Amino acid sequence: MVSLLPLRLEGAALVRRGRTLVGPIDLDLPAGDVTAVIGPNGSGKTSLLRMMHGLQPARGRIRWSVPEAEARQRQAFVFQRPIVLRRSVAANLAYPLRLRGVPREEARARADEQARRFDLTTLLTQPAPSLSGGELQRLALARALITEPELLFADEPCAALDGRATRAVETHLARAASRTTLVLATHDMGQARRIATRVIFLLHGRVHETGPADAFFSDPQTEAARAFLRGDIVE
Ligand SMILES: Nc1ncnc2c1ncn2[C@@H]1O[C@H](COP(=O)(O)OP(=O)(O)OP(=O)(O)O)[C@@H](O)[C@H]1O
Repeated sequence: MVSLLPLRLEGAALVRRGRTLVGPIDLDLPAGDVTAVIGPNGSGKTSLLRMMHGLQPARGRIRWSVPEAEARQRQAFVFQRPIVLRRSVAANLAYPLRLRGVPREEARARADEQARRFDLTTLLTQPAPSLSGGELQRLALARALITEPELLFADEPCAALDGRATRAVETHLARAASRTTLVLATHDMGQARRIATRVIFLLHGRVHETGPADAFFSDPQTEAARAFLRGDIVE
């Protein structure tokens, strides 16, 4: 099967009423990385992820290595606030498989297996809306990964979680990264340092600096990146 990646953005931009809010952005996203998209509030992290995933119409070009409709089927998105069906955890896990025509029994068996991987087994029969924030995000991640997407976008998946729940989600993200290219928007620099292999630093809707995570964190090349990592306000 031809890989979905690299994804290529050429002049991708979010424009509203004649104003460019984000972009233009040119970048290549190769397979295999955990890319942390970082930057101050309003710098365009969420918009960039949404443009890449096709949730946000964009100017410019967003090119996949396979036809766009196929590309959509082979990627997934996890939101800061998980959106779940008002049904059981098991039904939520099985849902993406059922949508793809997987027979009920097989979908149920795969949902059970995925629940084991994500420590959700004891919750399988519970209504998903009754879960805690950390459990919900684990469910959202498990559901997003059950179709084995080649690319996963995660937009601030731990922003509303405490330290313990954050670490649990991070562990699952890091595990998933061995099979799935990951693009993670985060304001948590500890998290970016722990799991990213590559960084995209956004400022005012543009890519200000990008490169391997080790190099970025140990020796950022721009004054704005240095200030941002110090925790200073970057304008
Ligand atoms: N659909 C939209 N309509 C109008 N403005 C928008 C829209 N989406 C994003 N913006 C604007 O684009 C800019 C980038 O927003 P975005 O949410 O992508 O930034 P962010 O880096 O994710 O911010 P935060 O860290 O606060 O979540 C902001 O100025 C925001 O107000």
